[in-house]
Amino acid sequence: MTEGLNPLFNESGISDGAAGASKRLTVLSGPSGVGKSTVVREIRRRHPEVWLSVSVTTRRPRPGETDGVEYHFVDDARFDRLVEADDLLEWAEFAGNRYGTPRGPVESHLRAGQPVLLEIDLQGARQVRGTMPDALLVFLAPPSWEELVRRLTGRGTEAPEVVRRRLDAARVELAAEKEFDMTLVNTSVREVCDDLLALMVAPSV
Ligand SMILES: Nc1ncnc2c1ncn2[C@@H]1O[C@H](COP(=O)(O)OP(=O)(O)OP(=O)(O)O)[C@@H](O)[C@H]1O
Ligand SMILES: Nc1nc2c(ncn2[C@@H]2O[C@H](COP(=O)(O)O)[C@@H](O)[C@H]2O)c(=O)[nH]1
Repeated sequence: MTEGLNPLFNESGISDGAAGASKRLTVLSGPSGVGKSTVVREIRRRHPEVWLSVSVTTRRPRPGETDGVEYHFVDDARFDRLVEADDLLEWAEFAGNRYGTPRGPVESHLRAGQPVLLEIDLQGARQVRGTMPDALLVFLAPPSWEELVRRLTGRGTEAPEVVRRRLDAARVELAAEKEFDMTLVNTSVREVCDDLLALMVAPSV
């Protein structure tokens, strides 16, 4: 839980008072398996007006993932072209695959005044901090290291070697928590969503 939140929205969604502040760009980062996608899914279910960027990745789709929904799945050559054309707001290599945020859609949704959410890794969050200093950077932390391992292995989507790489990256990410504007501990998805929505529409943190 986070202290000092300023919940500005009512039961129907983001409130009148949030109109200006909702133009904010929010970045959600945290170690693999902490629950970022779960939280983002719940945010979108409760507040469809929050626009979630769909990243490009060179990772293979997991069973159940659809091109254009969870990610735009691309090959290395296509990713290279996006980088060369400066079409990515940020990008990074994570556990053997590349991931990036298409620039155009983020900029147009921000211009349209919609709250914009990016779910990206630490390296990407650092790049956004550099290029868009007004963005709100939120770190999602696990209740404990043991629970993080349980969630990542329990998800059952990665081979043991990939889990090991992701846990190596998790150690680095957890050590960088202080670089973020705010930490939310993902004990309860509902409570994290309440807090994150409040942060996304608060005039300042
Ligand atoms: N608060 C929670 N309590 C218990 N389990 C949770 C909680 N939040 C998420 N989980 C579970 O943890 C697992 C990992 O969640 P999720 O896939 O959302 O993580 P992630 O941070 O998006 O991971 P990655 O960065 O690898 O994509 C899932 O099985 C999910 O159901
Ligand atoms: N820097 C970026 N990181 C991203 C982006 N999209 C997702 N991610 C992060 O990658 C890891 C692994 O994701 P997974 O779907 O393979 O489990 C995770 O931390 C994501 O948040 C992006 O566009 N840029």
